[in-house]
Amino acid sequence: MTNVKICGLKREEDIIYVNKLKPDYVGFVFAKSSRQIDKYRAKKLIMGLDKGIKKVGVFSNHSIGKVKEIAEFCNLDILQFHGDEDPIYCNSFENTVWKAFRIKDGNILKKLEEYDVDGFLLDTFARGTYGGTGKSFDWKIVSNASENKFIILAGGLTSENVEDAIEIVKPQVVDVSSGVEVCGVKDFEKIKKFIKKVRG
Ligand SMILES: O=C(O)c1ccccc1N[C@@H]1O[C@H](COP(=O)(O)O)[C@@H](O)[C@H]1O
Repeated sequence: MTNVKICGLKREEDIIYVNKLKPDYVGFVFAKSSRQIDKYRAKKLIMGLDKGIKKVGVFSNHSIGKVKEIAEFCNLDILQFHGDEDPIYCNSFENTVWKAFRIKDGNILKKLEEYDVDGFLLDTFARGTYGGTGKSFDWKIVSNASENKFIILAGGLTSENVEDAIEIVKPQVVDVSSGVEVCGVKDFEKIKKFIKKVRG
């Protein structure tokens, strides 16, 4: 079964939505983004979150100390590194680590072999930004990746394309942010439809 992560929660309403719809993971963005929140806001939101939903912190080129401070303060389960973090950086934490790789072409697949992390998040390459672009990539490039790796597929997923994405990549997790928003905020019906398409 493919698990679901809903990323970029910012508002109290978002917590109400996910508590009702029960994705497997939710993400809080500490990276620079329109979805960025600080550790105080994240902790407040997390206090209202259903205990069965795992909390992912999204970081991008933060110092190791800053990540550890936020992870402990917010009691994060998983650290998602979306910047240029190297293998040594990624192995500096006790938490589960997902490293994001931004796919432009097949060359990036060699890079995955340099990392010993719990999850490999495959997202779309877009110049000048680290993530949350709402753009998808050619999934065929990574169609074999989940044979020997825990794959989180991201980048432009929607309720319209997620079934095709799952069929081609067979990821362990699908991760969505832009595709379940209307006018920049999370939308209950879009999240519901997305989860329904993934879980059947
Ligand atoms: O969501 C963001 O704003 C963000 C900013 C910086 C780094 C990562 C970010 N989110 C991650 O981006 C991907 C793809 O999101 P989308 O569905 O294409 O909008 C996903 O892994 C988010 O966790």
